[in-house]
Amino acid sequence: MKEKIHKTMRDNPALRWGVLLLSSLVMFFNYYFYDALSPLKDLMQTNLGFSSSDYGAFMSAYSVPNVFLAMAVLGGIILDKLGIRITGTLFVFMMALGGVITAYGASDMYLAGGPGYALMNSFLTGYSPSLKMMYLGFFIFGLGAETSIVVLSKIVVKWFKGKELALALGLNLAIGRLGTALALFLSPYLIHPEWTNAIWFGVLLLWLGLLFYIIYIFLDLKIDKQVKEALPESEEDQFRWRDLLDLITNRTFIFITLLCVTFYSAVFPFVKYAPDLLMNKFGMERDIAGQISSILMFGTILLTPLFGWIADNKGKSATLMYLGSALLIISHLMFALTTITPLLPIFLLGVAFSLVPAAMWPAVTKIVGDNKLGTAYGFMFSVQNIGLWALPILVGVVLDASNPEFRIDLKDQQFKEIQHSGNFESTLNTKSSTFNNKDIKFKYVVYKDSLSGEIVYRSYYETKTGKDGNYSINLKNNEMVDFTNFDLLQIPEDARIFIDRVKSPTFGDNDTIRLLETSKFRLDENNQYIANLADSGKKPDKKNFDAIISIKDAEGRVIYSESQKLYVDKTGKTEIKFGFGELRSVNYDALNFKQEKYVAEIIEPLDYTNAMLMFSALGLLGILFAFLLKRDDKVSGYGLEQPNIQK
Ligand SMILES: C[C@H](NC(=O)[C@@H](N)CCCCN)C(=O)O
Repeated sequence: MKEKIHKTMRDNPALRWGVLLLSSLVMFFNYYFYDALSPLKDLMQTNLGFSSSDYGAFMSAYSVPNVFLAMAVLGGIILDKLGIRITGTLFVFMMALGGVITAYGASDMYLAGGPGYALMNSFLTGYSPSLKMMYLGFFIFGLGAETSIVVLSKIVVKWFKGKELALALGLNLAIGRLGTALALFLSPYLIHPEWTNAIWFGVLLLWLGLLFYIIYIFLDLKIDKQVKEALPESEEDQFRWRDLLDLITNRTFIFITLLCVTFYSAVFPFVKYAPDLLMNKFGMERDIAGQISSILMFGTILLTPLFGWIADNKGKSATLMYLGSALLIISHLMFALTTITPLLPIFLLGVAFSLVPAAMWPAVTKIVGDNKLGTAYGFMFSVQNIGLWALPILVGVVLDASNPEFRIDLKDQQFKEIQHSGNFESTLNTKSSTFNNKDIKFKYVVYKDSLSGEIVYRSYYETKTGKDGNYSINLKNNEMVDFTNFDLLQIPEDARIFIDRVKSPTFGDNDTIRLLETSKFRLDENNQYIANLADSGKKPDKKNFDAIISIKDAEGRVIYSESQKLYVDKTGKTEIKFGFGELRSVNYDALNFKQEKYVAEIIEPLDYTNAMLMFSALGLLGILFAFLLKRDDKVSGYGLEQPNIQK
């Protein structure tokens, strides 16, 4: 008898790939927010008073629900009971809510005593209210995020089973990884004018993710109706406790799970510290450090499918995992013990981070079979989260222990003296010789007072250290100032304002067109000034334009300069609000620290040697488990060295 063929929405390629796009974008936003804060570690240290241990604890909050509530397993069970629509909405909403709470914990409104501040200030007083609020936020984000990955994968399986499933799952993960890459790349550019904008941008993406998920629900409702008519409900993917018992008594599965936890713990937590490591060890600017860190993720997007193809067609999965673990150690040791260009270890890490996942996740199907796959992945995610929870904390603690005095407090008389002379001399805090006889970057941060932690001025210096780590800084010769309170400036009566139109993002002098030069300007109480560009006879051709605004003294010396987007109205008027653009330069001599309560810090670079040695040790454990897995495969006969695709 000929079977009746039921066509469903799954058979429509446009709809199927459209669903993949929706679910992958939610995955992308999830991965984006997970790493959006990684390039901002030092800003959390100076703006919120975080230590490295605080930062590590905050980052590990993501994994707390997944370790202690086993959310990846529990989420799978909830998913089986409540279905994709309710579970997905609930957990994607948690991600978005967690994002808001995290960003709120760093906001000025919260720091000024906004809702929840008093409560967070009333317990565990050794930790700052910001840390506690942000911890709560990242905890709720993590609660939603890991289960969302399970739900999103289930959606892909639902629409692609029997079709292009492996490709779809691979693309889903690749787009997720693109989220991490873009977060590392973009966050450094989003810190102007307010550094927390970089966090709020991630929050915006999470809410967009919720919107996309809600759009998907309509498609899910429709497909469920069609599939119910076409096929009886399948029980095979459901969670069963018996399966879990089978898994944890399977030696090969235990080895692959241990490899998963050690390997991923040496990668994801490393990414959380990578931009900060590059800024400290190699003196890179934040944007370059973000770009180099992102190469790791961009690389995996290209290489994972390649290694996946090798595992599928040529086999050798166990060997690939072994090789990946070896590369991981080499890369981390390079970071720990050499000053070789970071591009090389980052590249090697990218290869390692492509080799192991490409070989590992498909290998699990051989060990546990298709019907236990959901439970197996859920279990592995939960165990993996133990590492993602512990490592950021451990690295933070090791960093603090290896850099006890890297922030040098300057108070009262000492601040006044240094402010007056402009000179600071000291010897590096670190006992290792990593930074001796090298060009090193330092930060100088002035706070309004010792209590509020409000920054009024921050500048960066590069200077050569001596053979014993001694150094001297001339505060007037800064490399860059990235923050100043505009009110600190003493602007002479005869100062003039200049507006130059910027054509090139590199701000080259030759690329600017002078638009306005006036000595008759008066700032209102909000540092706002209205210029009439039409008067100059050089009205810009566009309404919105990038400009450099400078204030110069009568001799033409720049007192203050920033770049910002200006808008010119029909009559040629433009409003300039100082202090809201990207700071370009501030003349040190024009600074006037009027009140008495200022405190300042000279911040030395952090020595990452011990932290990186710890990551290398983890890699060593990884290689041990990869070896045991490879050896065990010969006995258990799962065929991990055989091609995944049987010809
Ligand atoms: C597939 C794997 N993802 C995971 O292991 C997740 N449990 C952790 C994701 C953390 C970022 N949201 C991977 O990305 O290789």
